[in-house]
Amino acid sequence: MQCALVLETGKVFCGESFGAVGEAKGEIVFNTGMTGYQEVLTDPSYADQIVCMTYPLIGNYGINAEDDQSGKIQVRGFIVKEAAASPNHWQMQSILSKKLAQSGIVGIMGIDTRALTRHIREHGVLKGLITNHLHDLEKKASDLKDWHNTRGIVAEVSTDKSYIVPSAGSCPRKFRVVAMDFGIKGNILETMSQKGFEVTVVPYHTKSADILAFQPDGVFLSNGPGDPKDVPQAIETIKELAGKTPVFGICLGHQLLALALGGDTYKLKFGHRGGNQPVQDLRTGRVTITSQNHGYAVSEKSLANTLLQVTQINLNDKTIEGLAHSEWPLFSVQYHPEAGPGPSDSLYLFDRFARLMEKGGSGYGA
Ligand SMILES: NC(=O)CC[C@H](N)C(=O)O
Repeated sequence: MQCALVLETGKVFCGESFGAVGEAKGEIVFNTGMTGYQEVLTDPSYADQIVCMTYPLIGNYGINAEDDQSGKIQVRGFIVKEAAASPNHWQMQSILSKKLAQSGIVGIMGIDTRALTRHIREHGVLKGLITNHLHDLEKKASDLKDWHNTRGIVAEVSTDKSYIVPSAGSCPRKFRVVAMDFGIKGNILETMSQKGFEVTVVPYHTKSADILAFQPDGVFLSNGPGDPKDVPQAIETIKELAGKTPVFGICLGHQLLALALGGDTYKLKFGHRGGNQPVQDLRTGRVTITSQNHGYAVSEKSLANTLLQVTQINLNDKTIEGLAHSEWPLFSVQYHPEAGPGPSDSLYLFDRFARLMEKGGSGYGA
């Protein structure tokens, strides 16, 4: 069935429906990963966004039982150039179009995803609509300009109740971590469990006193969707926790930590999403290739009057990728060291968190 992607700039891309048939509205973002579409679809950081994959063939190894990052598909819509017609893999349990259809997620295929990406790079992130109703497209485009997504998205993806992820198998339980869930990815929990952490996952609105009552060895701040400034309650909580317990933040958690400690965040023109972002550690000079998925970043200028130090930067655009406190045991990264999808060069950061929980000291020295 014919389908269109309408952008707020008035640009229209015509293609074909795949997945569910219907309408989907959201912020259009692009991901440059060649694989990892199942992880992207189920990563809560993408909740409410429409994701365009720039790699031209998507779906070629189907859907399996291993790669989900949460209990459901989180994206609002999905855009591909070509959805593989005959996927095949030994672990395959379903195929992409079927999975999208069953989950009610609208997709469009057959459009020039590279032209779309260039358009986004030129204009910045855009609001868009996928639709089968091919009339009044101009009006649909102008309506998009006035549309604002006002949902409290972190509240929707965070857990309602606390739960425990035990430390894995043969690992002796070494550290007790409380993870504030802003939309935590499965691979983060899996990685922490493998490292021997027992993780208590708590809702995003849990009070600092209740978190400290668990007597954790450390607190983890998770990734999550949307603008970090939309979760003021969590910023206050983190302010209260800072200095009292070791803290490690990833992505949204990193942004919230910066806001809590006096820094500021801003929206990037079109974000970083993919598995090949080069990050340099300023202390060692070492470069790692990282998995990323974010539309906001911490402003370097805003850190001048804080005790936060920049530890890592992105070599493409020099934006901040890592922060640490010069006195307290806390640090954070903007990228996803747990990978899933993407390279696992940065798994060592979970060991750094373990060292901080063991020895204390400043996040900067860890
Ligand atoms: N992966 C994440 O945690 C994303 C953080 C935030 N929502 C951003 O887009 O910048």
